[in-house]
Amino acid sequence: MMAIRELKVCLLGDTGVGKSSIVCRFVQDHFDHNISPTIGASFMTKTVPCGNELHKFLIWDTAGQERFHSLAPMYYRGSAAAVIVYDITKQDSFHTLKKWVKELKEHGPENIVMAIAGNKCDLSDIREVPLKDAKEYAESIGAIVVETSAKNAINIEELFQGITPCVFWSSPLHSGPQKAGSADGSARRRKRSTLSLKCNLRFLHELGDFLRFMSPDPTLGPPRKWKQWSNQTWEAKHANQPAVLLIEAHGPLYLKKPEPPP
Ligand SMILES: Nc1nc2c(ncn2[C@@H]2O[C@H](COP(=O)(O)OP(=O)(O)OP(=O)(O)O)[C@@H](O)[C@H]2O)c(=O)[nH]1
Repeated sequence: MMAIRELKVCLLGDTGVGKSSIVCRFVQDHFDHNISPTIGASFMTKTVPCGNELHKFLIWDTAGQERFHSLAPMYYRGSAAAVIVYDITKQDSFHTLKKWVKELKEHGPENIVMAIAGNKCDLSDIREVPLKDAKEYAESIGAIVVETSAKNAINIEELFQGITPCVFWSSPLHSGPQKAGSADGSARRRKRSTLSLKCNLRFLHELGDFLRFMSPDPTLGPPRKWKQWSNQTWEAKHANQPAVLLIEAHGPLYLKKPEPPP
């Protein structure tokens, strides 16, 4: 039986930017031109195989209309990741996105992972937001950014896959050699549940930035050196810390927490 990990993610953004359409494309591979505005919020799940595990996304799609704004904290508070969406053809929606980022930073979970989606990239001939602006902004807040089209199914899978390397999974993987009840096993299991991450090779180059989120020590910067051990395994060492990352393609990624000073 494959082990399942769960990830709670919420979608935020102005009304009409395409949040529900993105979720609908991801979960049902469907696009509806006449989709209705969300009332309150809606919930969907999708489970995707990844290596020898299953990743279950628990997705809260919030309503973008101003009258529902006060409900949003109920959804982002329990989330490990937030996908904040703007419409590349509407500059206003990019301003709204920045307000969401500010709100998340002030009131959201401390380590929430943020991903920015510039939706409706099928309409790039009438774009108002240059990709460069979005990239610069994303970099300034340490978020992933990708342009998507729910309509033409562009970068939707990639958007969700992009979140997974930098999230601490809310449900640890309970498989493998450790036996429940054994002192050694439970200690190791605890370690895994707080420190193990998934790695998707496509985003490997961005991992340096993600380390700032993941690291138990905020002074840790991106790793100084990457060393490739095999086609599938990399090691990253920090300049001044004993933190070591081991990354396996489509396999688990572990961040060894530096030992506390004696
Ligand atoms: N051209 C194009 N239209 C899209 C795309 N995604 C969504 N739309 C359209 O944009 C409109 C709004 O989409 P929704 O998914 O309801 O937007 P939303 O952000 O969930 O809106 P609220 O529920 O009010 O917050 C609909 O008419 C969609 O068909 C896209 O990628 N390309």
